[in-house]
Amino acid sequence: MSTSSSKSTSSSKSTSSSKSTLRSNSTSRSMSTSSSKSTSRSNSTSSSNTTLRSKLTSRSTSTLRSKSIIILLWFLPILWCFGKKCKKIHYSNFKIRPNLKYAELSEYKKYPRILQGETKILRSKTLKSVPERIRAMNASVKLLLIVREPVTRAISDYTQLRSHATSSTSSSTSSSYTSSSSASSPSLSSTTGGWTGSSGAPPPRSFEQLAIRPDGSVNSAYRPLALSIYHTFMHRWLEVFPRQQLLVVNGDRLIEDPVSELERVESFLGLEHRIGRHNFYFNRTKGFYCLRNDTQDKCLRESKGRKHPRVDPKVLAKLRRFYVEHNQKFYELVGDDLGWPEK
Ligand SMILES: Nc1ncnc2c1ncn2[C@@H]1O[C@H](COP(=O)(O)OS(=O)(=O)O)[C@@H](OP(=O)(O)O)[C@H]1O
Repeated sequence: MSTSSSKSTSSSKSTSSSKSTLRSNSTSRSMSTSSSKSTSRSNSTSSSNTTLRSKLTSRSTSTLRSKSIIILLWFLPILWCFGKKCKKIHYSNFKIRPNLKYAELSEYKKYPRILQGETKILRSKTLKSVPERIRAMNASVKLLLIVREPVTRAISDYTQLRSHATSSTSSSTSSSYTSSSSASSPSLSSTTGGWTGSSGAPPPRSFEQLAIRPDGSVNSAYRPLALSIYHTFMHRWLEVFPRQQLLVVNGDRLIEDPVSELERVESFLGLEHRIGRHNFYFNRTKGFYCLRNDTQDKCLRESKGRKHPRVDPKVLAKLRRFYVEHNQKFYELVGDDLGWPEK
């Protein structure tokens, strides 16, 4: 969950010199993308959903975390602030990033005040009562919820957990960007599709083993699966904030067509439409869109867009059936049918 309080004053202050970036308020325009994209990225999902990628996680029933907020955290501020004196305070992961005016936060109670006319983008980690705290800070705050097809989110979560468990590589943590030429997946063996854990360690359990119990039932207690039951978290936010203060960002479309989703975000935040297709190019090596400006190209770092393990199609189908009812509840809560697959 990302929060932002924005007023048109903030956008008018930073008017883009390029009028060509101004866009209509398209909400779901689809941009044709290279067919090589899905094949180069993931083989874990059905062909129609190979790029469903947004995650939404939580560490307690009262909190909610959007795993893909990093995309907005990076794309939006960077595109908005390229070469400009853009007032931007960027909070993420409790780390100090002086070059981007990050601030260190030890607790969410230290969330900065968001004043009228200011735009700040916050990354919501998971602590209790986050919705209430944010409301206490600023009741008119605007919220961005980035969601992804739940099964793919769970596989992504699994992939990340495995990667953390098996990889001792820390180089990617030093920078949130990687050069577009070094976009590889360090966590999976390209030949076997299996994990390359530390030597001597037992092979980690597969997603299938963790997701499905020996009796064949879905292990809904498995955390990556539990965290994909979005309605259980969503209702907490909607008890605290009116629906119109929340934008559901389609994380799948954010991958396929970042510009259209970012345009929606700009509209929702009351920002002038400044982000355009010229800001992006499709990087075939990485299998994702990357940023482009006059002087350089930037992809998100290696840990963003990892190759997912192959998952048994029967397990995928079983999980998708499991989420049908939960997805329906989520659609009803947010008043939007995201059309996630049912098998
Ligand atoms: N342009 C672009 N480049 C790379 N990655 C992209 C992009 N757009 C969206 N994504 C998806 O973002 C997912 C990783 O972001 P997360 O928020 O899950 O990362 S994290 O929670 O901070 O670790 C990541 O999930 P995985 O594919 O499972 O790695 C990506 O699918």
